[in-house]
Amino acid sequence: MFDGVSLVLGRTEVLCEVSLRAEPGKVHAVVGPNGGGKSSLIRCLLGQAPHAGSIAIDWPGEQGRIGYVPQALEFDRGLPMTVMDFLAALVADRPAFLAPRPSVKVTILAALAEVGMEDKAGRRMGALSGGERQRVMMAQGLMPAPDLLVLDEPMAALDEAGAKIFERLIGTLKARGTTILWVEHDLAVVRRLADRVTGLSRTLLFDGPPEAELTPERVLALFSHRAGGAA
Ligand SMILES: Nc1ncnc2c1ncn2[C@@H]1O[C@H](COP(=O)(O)OP(=O)(O)OP(=O)(O)O)[C@@H](O)[C@H]1O
Repeated sequence: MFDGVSLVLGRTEVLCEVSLRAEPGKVHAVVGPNGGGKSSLIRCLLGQAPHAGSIAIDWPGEQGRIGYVPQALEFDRGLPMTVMDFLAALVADRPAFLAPRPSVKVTILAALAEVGMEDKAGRRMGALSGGERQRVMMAQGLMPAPDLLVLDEPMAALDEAGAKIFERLIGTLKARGTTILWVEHDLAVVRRLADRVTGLSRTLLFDGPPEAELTPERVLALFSHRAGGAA
């Protein structure tokens, strides 16, 4: 998927010749120190960064759908928009001042149910906790059902219940054949859920099955790297 991808922003070489392949239907985690270029790699995939090298997606049939869940999003606490309004604005095919079609509402409620938020559809976005907001962002990534789901630290603000829901959701999506590219800091969760893991710190550090790649020495190196600051 990524072949020799490099990215320079200002004077910083953020990515240098990064190549990796996310296999269809698998969970592929990307780990590494803060500032290692994980989010930047995703921005390249989404066409939001001026990278060199190539990024290609081989869809098995017609072009598939990409879902994207960004790193925690900040909101104006006074935003007079409910969770339903917010999600409807993202998926609706008519102006926001009209109420969402019943079918759109059903889709939104189903996505909210997948993240354990079905009872919060009428809550104002500004009144949600950080973890609840994160769950709403996860729900938007599921609408419409994605073939490739790109997750940028989706668990950062989640409590234990939220983390359990997330883990279950990953299992459900995998069973549906969704390919998942997932930036994550929690290596224990990566070990549990990922089929493959790539270590990234400007360049590729390692790439393979978590049980083989996330050795105690590697984990220690990753953490001390992080403690030492950006790559
Ligand atoms: N617009 C920009 N201009 C210059 N440098 C940038 C820009 N955006 C990001 N960077 C730099 O690129 C590097 C990689 O950032 P990126 O956000 O991709 O890292 P990350 O691995 O996702 O980090 P984290 O784990 O902290 O989320 C950092 O050193 C950052 O300062």
